[in-house]
Amino acid sequence: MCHTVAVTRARWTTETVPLPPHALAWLTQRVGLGEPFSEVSVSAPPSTLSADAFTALEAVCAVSADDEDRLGRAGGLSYLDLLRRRGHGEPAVPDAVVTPGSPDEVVEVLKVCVEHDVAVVPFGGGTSVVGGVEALRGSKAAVVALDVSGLASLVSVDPVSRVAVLQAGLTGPEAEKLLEEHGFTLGHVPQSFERATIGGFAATRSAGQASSGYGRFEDMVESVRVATPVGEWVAGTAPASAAGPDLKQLVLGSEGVFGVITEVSVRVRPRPYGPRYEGFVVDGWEAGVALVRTLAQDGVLADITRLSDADETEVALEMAGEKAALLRKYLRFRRVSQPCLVILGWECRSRSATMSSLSGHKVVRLGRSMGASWLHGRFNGPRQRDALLDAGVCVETLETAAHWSRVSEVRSAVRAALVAELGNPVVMCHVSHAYETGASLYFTVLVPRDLEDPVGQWGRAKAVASEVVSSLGTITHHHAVGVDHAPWLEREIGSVGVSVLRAVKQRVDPTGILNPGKLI
Ligand SMILES: Cc1cc2nc3c(=O)[nH]c(=O)nc-3n(C[C@H](O)[C@H](O)[C@H](O)COP(=O)(O)OP(=O)(O)OC[C@H]3O[C@@H](n4cnc5c(N)ncnc54)[C@H](O)[C@@H]3O)c2cc1C
Repeated sequence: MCHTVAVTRARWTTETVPLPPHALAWLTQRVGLGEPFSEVSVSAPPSTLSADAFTALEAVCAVSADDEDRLGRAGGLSYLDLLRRRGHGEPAVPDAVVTPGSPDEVVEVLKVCVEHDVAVVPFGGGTSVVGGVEALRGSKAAVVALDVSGLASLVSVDPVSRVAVLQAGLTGPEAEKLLEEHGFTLGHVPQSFERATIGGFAATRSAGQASSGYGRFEDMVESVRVATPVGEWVAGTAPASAAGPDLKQLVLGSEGVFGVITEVSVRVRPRPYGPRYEGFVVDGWEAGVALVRTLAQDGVLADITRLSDADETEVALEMAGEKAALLRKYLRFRRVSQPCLVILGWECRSRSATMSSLSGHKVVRLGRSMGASWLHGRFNGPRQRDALLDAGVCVETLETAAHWSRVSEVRSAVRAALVAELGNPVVMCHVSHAYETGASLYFTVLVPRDLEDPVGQWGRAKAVASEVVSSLGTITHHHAVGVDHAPWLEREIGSVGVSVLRAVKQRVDPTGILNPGKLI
């Protein structure tokens, strides 16, 4: 049977983790608090799935039209999703939840859905922050969420080639636990690791925190097995190939509009022996960008390479409480006027190579305790988001990537657009992933929630920021397109690009049942 993802999915965890008093005091003074949400109960509209379709699906696998199961798959985890679950805006609720238990059952479910003209939303961990799992029905009378949690096995491991085949519904921790038994790791740890799935990583071209060492998720994929309405499709056979364009890259990032990924064959690596994480401080954003660029262009990035701007560093220090006072004093003594925190972590790459390249830059070493503290809190963001929402704060993130020559321009332009739209928000930024030619920028925004129109408040802010990033960089470095970035896709890939994607969709999903309203 279906298992519910969480009772309402309005929170990341059911345990309330309140903000410490010093953090709350800082927040009140700098951001201002809004009003906590009043308790609302969100209900599911009646299911419109026909009895015939339900019976046909039931003949294939577990299917549920229970309200709780349906509400559990009504959207992802963007700020707007969370607002909907707190009574602001209408959540799109699927008419049923199907949970196939094998790749063959997924193929059968799609056949039934074609026959009964029912829309299908592939649902992994439901951590999309761009509307990717909104249960939109398009022109169809009914929509089902296809929950892949029943596909949760390690299919095979080839220790000689270091290749493992993982089913799509495995969450990050589940996949790592299974691989650990064979001495391997995938090394893919995004901040949503605890809930997101292998299929979701592939469908969104996810990037983990250690992407500089292990690569982005698409770099790890050897092949994908996909169920489409016209049959099964396996793309990718060898470590490298010149057999025409790489079709697996069409599936990676396809966000469930071409098919349901059921299995992913991935490159794995031996588990790291003695990983090491350290903190550093540089004086000012530009110095930090120059440092990370040097590491990237010298080919000596640490596996985890992360540079916070002065605002993000300031907030991190405020959140650290009393310990921060000592650190500030030390940094003043070292004549650092605009501290920007750098976290470097080595799991599979050489530390000495990074360190020798660092020697040409002015950096203050904070040592392993700062690295340990980052490691300890690496998944805290979503929990703190619960606490911030409870305090009446609008908190959301956005991300992009740009060439090195434009990285600082993008940061300034996004900040300016958000400040112009939101008044006096806190806008924090960090480089989260670095490449030879450029880097990604990840922004976190805090502002008191507009009590009258919280949906419009963030909708407008997101639109102005998207205008900026679409003119200077990519509309998304790793969050994917979903519903939220779709209006800007053509600007990025051009009308020919959009028509190529539409043509592929027409070929593999001729009646358009798969994930309506997403990507294209
Ligand atoms: C707190 C938080 C932190 C995050 N941090 C990161 C981060 O560090 N790096 C990062 O890359 N992303 C991050 N994300 C975004 C999100 O976690 C990723 O997009 C993730 O890859 C989605 O995986 P999922 O299993 O939750 O997919 P879902 O949210 O369930 O689905 C995402 C999209 O993929 C489709 N899909 C899902 N499974 C399949 C399948 N088997 N076959 C076909 N299509 C499918 C869905 O229809 C949807 O369009 C974060 C999100 C949150 C909420």
